[in-house]
Amino acid sequence: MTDGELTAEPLTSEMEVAVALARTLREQQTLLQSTDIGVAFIQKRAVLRCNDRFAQIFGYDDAQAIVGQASYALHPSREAFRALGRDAFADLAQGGTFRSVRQMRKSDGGLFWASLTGRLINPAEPSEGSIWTLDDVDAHIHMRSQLDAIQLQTQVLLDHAMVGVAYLRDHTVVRCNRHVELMLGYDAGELQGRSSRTWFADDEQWLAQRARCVPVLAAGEVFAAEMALRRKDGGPLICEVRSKALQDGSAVWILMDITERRQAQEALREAHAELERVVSERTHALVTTAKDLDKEIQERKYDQERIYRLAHYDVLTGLPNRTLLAERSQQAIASAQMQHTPLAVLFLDLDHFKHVNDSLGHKVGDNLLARIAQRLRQTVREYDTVARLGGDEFVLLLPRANARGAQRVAGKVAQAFDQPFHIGQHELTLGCSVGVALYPQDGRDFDALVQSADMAMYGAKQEGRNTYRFFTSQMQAQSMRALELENALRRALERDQLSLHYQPQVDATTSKVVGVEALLRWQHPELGMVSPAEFIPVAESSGLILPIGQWVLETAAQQLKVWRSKGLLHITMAVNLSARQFHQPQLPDLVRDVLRQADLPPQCFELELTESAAMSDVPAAEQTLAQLQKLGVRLSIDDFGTGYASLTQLKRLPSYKLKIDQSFVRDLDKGETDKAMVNAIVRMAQAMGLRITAEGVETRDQLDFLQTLGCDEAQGYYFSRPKPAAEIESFLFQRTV
Ligand SMILES: Nc1nc2c(ncn2[C@@H]2O[C@@H]3COP(=O)(O)O[C@H]4[C@@H](O)[C@H](n5cnc6c(=O)[nH]c(N)nc65)O[C@@H]4COP(=O)(O)O[C@H]3[C@H]2O)c(=O)[nH]1
Repeated sequence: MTDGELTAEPLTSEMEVAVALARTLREQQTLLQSTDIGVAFIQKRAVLRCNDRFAQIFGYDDAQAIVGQASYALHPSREAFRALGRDAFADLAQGGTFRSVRQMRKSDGGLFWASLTGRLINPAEPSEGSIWTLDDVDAHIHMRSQLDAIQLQTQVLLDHAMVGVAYLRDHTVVRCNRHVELMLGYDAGELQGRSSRTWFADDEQWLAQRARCVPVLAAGEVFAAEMALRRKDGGPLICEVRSKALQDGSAVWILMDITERRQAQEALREAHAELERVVSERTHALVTTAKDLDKEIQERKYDQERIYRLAHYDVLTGLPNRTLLAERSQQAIASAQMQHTPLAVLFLDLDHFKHVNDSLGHKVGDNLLARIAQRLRQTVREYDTVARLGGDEFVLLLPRANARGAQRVAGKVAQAFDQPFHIGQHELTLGCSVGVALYPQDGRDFDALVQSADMAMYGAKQEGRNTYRFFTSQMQAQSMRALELENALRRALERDQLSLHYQPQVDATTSKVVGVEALLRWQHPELGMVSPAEFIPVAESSGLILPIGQWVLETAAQQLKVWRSKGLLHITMAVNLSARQFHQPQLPDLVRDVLRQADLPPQCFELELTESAAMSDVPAAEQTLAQLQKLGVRLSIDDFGTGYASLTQLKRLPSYKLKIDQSFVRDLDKGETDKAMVNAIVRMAQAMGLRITAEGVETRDQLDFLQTLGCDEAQGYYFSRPKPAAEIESFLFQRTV
């Protein structure tokens, strides 16, 4: 502003100049006071003039209180003041406006965030001073940093969310969380850049889903559907899917695996809605006013609570899940340690729960789990935790409980299962096996305690179920031994430590050899000869049974080929199948290939499956056995009498032979009960048109009795122990028809 602009006419006298000056100052003062932001004239590093607002921002009553103050006093430090000068110099010297947000100091010494704008009055003459406008943006900045922190927390929660979140552009995955990869069976980062086509079984399904969702997304709406997808390994996956187009042209997809939890759809749908909102909110433009920020913060806090619930509680039962259990256990352990109080962990597994699911369906199974959760909760005290680990496994965390307390709770749990559960029209009675571990002797941290309680539960199962067991060092030793065996077994195949022995199976009347059973042997350099009864369960639980089982099939088939080439054309080869092998969808293909490679007629090959493996999932067993039967391979049910096969179930399985378990044969001499049992099994098999073999025949008397019953075949030490191929060969040649 220049003097010429202040008055319309030139000033002629000193008086007139003074009047004009006073008027200009008044106008200027009015202007300054009428604005809501702070304005100050700074000259020679001191406040020359300012409005009241400027003074109030710094905590003074009015402008008079601050005029004359050195301007560095308004800054947090002299260094901060010098830094501002350095930063502003370039802009100001060129006649420009300098803008910045930085901290300033109030009269009481407190710091606050201010938005500053500065300009020189005369860039050619900096000594004439500068004008600064200033606004207090402290609340705004704090809310913004709060929002940033919450967004960061939301990101972390999202990464650990129990739903899959993926961003797609042009049907290609741009980004996704780990959950999506785990759900679809991919390694970390493997999905990035892949087309969504890979999630579907074929082009047709993919194109059909695209045709459904593209118009919805194009209209800016949320697309929600249930989709049948395909995992990388080809397995089916049913997902609840929600998607929404984003402003940048991509679309966010939220996927939740509902394959197993279809019945909990209501709760899951709610969860989708919450998470979808959280995700879409991440893409919103940042709201800029303090009021909106405040609202946004409240909403995010609410979302966080919902996500927290999802991440820490089991949807089906409402009980804490493993994550929350781990957190509570850590707290309980810390307080037990500090206060020298005891602590007990009970691991609970339902007995034969699978039967409920298999026979009555998942809906009944899930209702039952929810009811069991309720009863367990009523069994314990307020500050105890009842958590569901998944499946039919529950954990009870009992702070301050010693062995007596744990025993009492285990008793109460057993009582809780005494009464039947009424689900719809079904009345269900089932038991549970409980393992107890105590802090600190059985484990000093959460994982160790749960592991010990789990081992103890396993002990309870082995001792006939529906009971409880305390963890013992012997269990620890057993599990160490299992671990040792598993490690050694991993290398057994490649180090040629496995071999097959063969035991003859003879016609019970003529004692002629009709077949052999292949029995696996493991000779380890340090562990010595390990019994299959010990290492087969380890191979089962570790999955090693699959390559080992394949090796057994191939080796036995090749051996039979050799014997056939030497003239032993009428013997069959029986091979044991473990439950895990049997539930492999590829089993029929594998058997077909093995037969083809050894050039064997299928009817000379017999697969033995234990009764319990066959009965563990009858509908699946029915299918696999039907496929194997179609190949022409014979199937026998091994260890018959030890499982729980019902006649109806047995009738459904296309088997050829039953093998009476050796425990019945062993006790034949001892009493009438086992004789009656064997008699009943033989009659039943005859009525069903099945052949029958008695295992474990060791004496002439046993054989005589079996002959009188009309048993078809026998096997046991009475005829021969299992021996290597070279040693058994002469026996086979002597005794074959
Ligand atoms: N006391 C007595 N025992 C007799 C007599 N005759 C045979 N045995 C033993 O009884 C077991 C019969 O096999 P299994 O019931 O299929 O029971 C087998 C089978 O379930 C499993 N197994 C063995 N080889 C394999 C295999 O290649 N694959 C799978 N999945 N399991 C196998 O290990 C179990 C134990 O095998 P082994 O120790 O070889 O024990 C064999 C055999 O040596 C007898 O007269 N008296």
